[in-house]
Amino acid sequence: MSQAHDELRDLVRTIPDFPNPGIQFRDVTTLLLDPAGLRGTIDALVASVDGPVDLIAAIDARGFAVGGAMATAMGAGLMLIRKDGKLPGATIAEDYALEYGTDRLAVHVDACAPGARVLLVDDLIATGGTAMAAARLVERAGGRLVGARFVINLPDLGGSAKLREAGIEVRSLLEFEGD
Ligand SMILES: O=P(O)(O)OC[C@H]1O[C@H](OP(=O)(O)OP(=O)(O)O)[C@H](O)[C@@H]1O
Ligand SMILES: Nc1ncnc2[nH]cnc12
Repeated sequence: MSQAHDELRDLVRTIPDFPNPGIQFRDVTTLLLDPAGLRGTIDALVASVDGPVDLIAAIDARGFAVGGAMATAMGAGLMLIRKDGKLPGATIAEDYALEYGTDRLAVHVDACAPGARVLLVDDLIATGGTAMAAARLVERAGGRLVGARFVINLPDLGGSAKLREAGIEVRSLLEFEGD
């Protein structure tokens, strides 16, 4: 791996036993705090996208920071996939399980023009429960999912493999094994 890659990886802080015992929490906030780290992360993720994208679908909450910056850099729009109960208009929702609990995501029913090319973005993929629920919402809203991008992948938790099995093109910048 390149020095730049190792420098980005070193900016992610690991906090053991958060939010539950046994979880190694990979904290992206320390990477976002670093100006060169933030710029390097967004530039590398944008460079990993090949085809045209109309909308970035960013996942509440840490995904908003990464997805918003990518959308601006790519000249795409930004679709906010929110935790349920936060959006003011008519919504569709999906329940899901993640590494440390369960939750419900929602999106406005009219968030997306039919057939719009949508790239899913989040800070991290672990079990993939969150990303699979978000992918279902994009498709139910009428979008065409063209791929998914994550800053951090925890491959041992199987989420990236699950997305690939579902036919989604997945790339991530940094991997942490042994979780
Ligand atoms: O692949 P999974 O096992 O589903 O886990 C990944 C999700 O977990 C984290 O979000 P969290 O729900 O903690 O919300 P937050 O961004 O609001 O902190 C992370 O930002 C991903 O969205
Ligand atoms: N280990 C982990 N670290 C940070 N965010 C997460 N979301 C799910 N699992 C996580």
